[in-house]
Amino acid sequence: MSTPDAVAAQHGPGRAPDGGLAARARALTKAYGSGETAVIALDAVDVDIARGRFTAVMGPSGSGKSTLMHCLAGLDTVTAGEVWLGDTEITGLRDRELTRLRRDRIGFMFQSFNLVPTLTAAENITLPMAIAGRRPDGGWLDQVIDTLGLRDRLAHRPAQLSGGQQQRVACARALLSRPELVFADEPTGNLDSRAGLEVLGFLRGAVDDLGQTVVMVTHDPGAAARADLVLFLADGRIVDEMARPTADAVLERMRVFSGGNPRC
Ligand SMILES: Nc1ncnc2c1ncn2[C@@H]1O[C@H](COP(=O)(O)OP(=O)(O)OP(=O)(O)O)[C@@H](O)[C@H]1O
Repeated sequence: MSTPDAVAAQHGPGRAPDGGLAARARALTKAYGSGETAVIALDAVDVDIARGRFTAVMGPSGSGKSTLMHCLAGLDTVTAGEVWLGDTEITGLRDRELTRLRRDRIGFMFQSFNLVPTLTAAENITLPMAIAGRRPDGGWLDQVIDTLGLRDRLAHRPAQLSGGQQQRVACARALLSRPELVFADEPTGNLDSRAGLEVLGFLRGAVDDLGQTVVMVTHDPGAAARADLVLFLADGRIVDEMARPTADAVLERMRVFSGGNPRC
């Protein structure tokens, strides 16, 4: 029988053994600046994001996690290589096509929630679909709101909500259009541990119960341990992966890649 590590060894870190991919990148390279001052943030990265799975991306500060997420999500241009969302190659799409693709096919969660302060929770949740001119499925809207425990907070503005509640609103907003992929950049970074656990539980539930695909960038081994697979980045390359992670095992692996200090 093949262990997950043995499977990983066969296909290389970041590369899934079979199909069913929500996104993939090949030889993805991103350089900031040019000439002698150029910074290679991503160095010919190959990565597969399996559909219906929860993937965490970890790595020392400056290893390229956010750049990888931004390039996979079409938020940033690439210097070389290919990025695919499902069957669509997004590298080479024009700005307007990319904007539409992000709006229609991707959900986003950020560390700082990125809610519109003048809108209510309900309006924030439905805003992306309203901009897209699409009506949310009423039953689904209700299910998302109830699952995230937001029913009695819908008329509140962000400033009237706790951090955990604001992130739950952001999570509902990301899930409402049933996107092919949800990208979460440090979604628990601004939350206390209880609220963070709650948000991670909702993301986990979105994958297990709703078949959602989630990619999460995190510094927190405990958060990464809720994922199905952890990808480890160092110096702009995927250097390892871990299936069925535990917080201790992730922390230990991070120590190896961070010269003893997993936070930096
Ligand atoms: N706009 C930019 N201009 C120049 N260099 C950049 C820019 N954005 C990122 N970089 C550089 O690219 C590299 C990767 O940055 P990135 O933000 O992806 O790392 P990260 O792993 O997400 O870091 P952190 O954990 O600190 O958020 C770093 O060396 C960073 O300084």
